[in-house]
Formats: sequence, C-alpha cells, structure tokens
Amino acid sequence: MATNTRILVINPGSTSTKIAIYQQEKVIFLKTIKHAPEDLRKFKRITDQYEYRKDVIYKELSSADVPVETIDAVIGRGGLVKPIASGVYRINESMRNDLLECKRGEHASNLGALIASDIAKLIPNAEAFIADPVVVDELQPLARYSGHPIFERKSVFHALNQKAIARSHAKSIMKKYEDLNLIVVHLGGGITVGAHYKGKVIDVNQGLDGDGPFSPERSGTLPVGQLLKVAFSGIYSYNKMAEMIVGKGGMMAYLGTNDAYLAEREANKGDEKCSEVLAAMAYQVAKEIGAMSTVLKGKVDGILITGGIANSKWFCNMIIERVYRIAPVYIYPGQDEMGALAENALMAINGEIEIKEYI
Ligand SMILES: Nc1ncnc2c1ncn2[C@@H]1O[C@H](COP(=O)(O)OP(=O)(O)OP(=O)(O)O)[C@@H](O)[C@H]1O
Ligand SMILES: CCCC(=O)O
Repeated sequence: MATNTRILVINPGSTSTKIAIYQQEKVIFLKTIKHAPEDLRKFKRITDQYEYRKDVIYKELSSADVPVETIDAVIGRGGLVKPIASGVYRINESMRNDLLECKRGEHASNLGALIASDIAKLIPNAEAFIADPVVVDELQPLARYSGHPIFERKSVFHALNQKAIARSHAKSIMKKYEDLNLIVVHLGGGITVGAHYKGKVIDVNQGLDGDGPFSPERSGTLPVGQLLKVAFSGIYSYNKMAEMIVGKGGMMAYLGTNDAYLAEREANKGDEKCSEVLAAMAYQVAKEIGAMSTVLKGKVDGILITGGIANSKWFCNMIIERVYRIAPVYIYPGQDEMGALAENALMAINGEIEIKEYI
C-alpha cells in the first residue's frame, strides 16, 4: 500500500469552489475560491460555468506549492446523476453525458465530476472519482409514496456529509455504522434530516424540492392548496415560484438574509422577529426528527446534528429540548465534505472499498 498518495478534491458550491490536496489523510493545500455574483451571473445555466470554474481551479493549482503531476487521483463532489447506491464511482462517459445534459436537474455539484475527470486526464495514471453524490438512493419502498402516483418522493440530500458524520460518530463510539439506527440532521443553506437504518438512508426529506423544514434559503413544505392558488394567480412566473421554494424562501423570505449567524446576533440584540423565525425553523427541524423517529420505529441510537448552523448552541438547544427524549443528541458543527471525499478516494485507491461503475 502506498504511503504518500496524493488526492485532489474538487467541491463546487453555489457561490464558491473548494479545492484541496491531501497527502494520505493530511490536507496539504486547501483553498476556497469565492466567485463574485457578477462573474456567475454571466452564465445562463450552471453547466455553462464549467470552463470558467476549471480555469480558476487551474490558476489556483499552479500557485500551490504541490506539483500537479504528483497527484494520484482526483475526486469531485457528485451531483444530480442517476439515483445510485452509496459508494465511490469511477467517472465515465455515461456519467459525464448525464451531467452535461443536466438530465436530472441543475446543481453546482454537477460540475465536480466534469472538472475532476478533465484534470485527471492531464495527469499520467491519475484516476477520477465521485463519492456519495447528492442522489444516493437507499429509500425504502414506502418512503417513495407521496400521496399521488404522478409524484414520487426522491432521495436528494446532503449524502456525503450525512454519511461521513454518521460513520465517524459510529467510529467514535466503537460501533459499526451498519449496526446503528441514527437520525442525521444537516443544517446548512438547505436542511435535510435522514433516517439511517443500519447504514442505509431509508427516508429523508427532499429539501431541494420543497419538502421538510424551512431553511435559511428554502421554504420547505408549503400548504399545497395555497401554493397552487399562488402559482396560478398569474402574478408569478415559474422561475419566481421556483425561487420561493429554493433560493429565496425560508429565512431569506422572512428576514431578508440567509445568514443564520447574523440573524442570531440580531435576535440577541432584541430583534423579536429574528428570534421567532429562528425558533420556528428549529421547531420544524424538531418535528422532522420526530417523523424520522417513527420511520425507525422508535429504535434510535442517536440524533446527530451537523452543518454550519450546528455551530450555534442556542439554535441546537431549541431542537434538543423537543427531541432529547427520543435518543441522545450529538452535535458535530460544520461539515467535512473535503475530508470525506479524500478519505473515499484513498480507500478506493488502496483497494479497501469497491470502485463502482456508473451505468
Ligand atoms: N456560528 C454560527 N452560528 C449560527 N449560524 C452559523 C454559524 N456558522 C455558520 N452559520 C450558518 O450556517 C449556514 C450555512 O451553513 P453551511 O455552510 O453548512 O451551508 P452551505 O454549505 O452554504 O449549504 P449546504 O450545507 O446546504 O450545502 C448559514 O446560514 C450561516 O450563517
Ligand atoms: C442537493 C443537495 C442536498 C440539498 O441541498 O438539499
């Protein structure tokens, strides 16, 4: 087994692209490239940002003190590919085509695989992978029911971070992820709450499609009758309605900001609206946890809270006071998607896990 394997990690987000180089488990280069809104506005679709983001990454890499030719593998955050099982996938033409055509929708993470494979092609013997994309699908059959046959509930969630946090929690208590029942709550710009039944996410709210708690920039589940009336009122275009659900819903709509840290600061200074909106968001998250505990038939070994907002003790406590009777609660603030991607690539290269083919 090689002891100085170098992995390049590429994680495109809506407003930034994170890149990192790991030597084994250790990060030796890490950069968050912020994209100015005026730079991104020039592109109609997210896929159109492909060459622009790739060029910016090349520039950053050339300023890194790590020769690119020493990299053994490139791993990108996987986007809206076909629904697939959790794991590491080799990037192939079929995956590239699906992402280029945005067959299952637009998401910045779609660019991860495209850019990773292009860079890997320039490095002799380097492999290109994705791991645990946002569409990891382990839903149990009953979870797919929406209530009408033309609408099927789908698995789209913060799979990479939820799985990484669940595995590292299991390790920390010297148990196997596959032996535990966990509820994992990702509190980011979007919020997803997953029921992890013995290593499989058998149910999760479809946050990217207006399902579950409201979040800093998403409306979550809306009263569907009212939604229909507004959609057909002639006042709003399709795009405006879509923005209400993802991008400009939730805290953004109530408070004009998607920054929970800022909203909490204002609440601390006495702003009652900020205080109540954050309390309502925590209330809805707690309700979703309650729902997922019924999915696990009440047998829950732990509730894990992660993502940026998990940095806030005040916010987490508003959730904990409603759910602590269900199971012990553990807080893992932030997210380590870069570390999780690097770890997955390393395990794949070392033959510790199977590398799956995307068909
Ligand atoms: N210390 C803190 N206290 C309260 N909120 C915080 C704190 N640090 C970050 N946040 C909030 O976390 C949110 C962003 O979380 P995160 O960085 O996980 O999201 P993202 O990566 O932008 O989106 P997503 O996780 O949905 O992909 C923002 O609303 C931010 O204000
Ligand atoms: C698409 C990743 C999960 C989410 O943002 O809800």
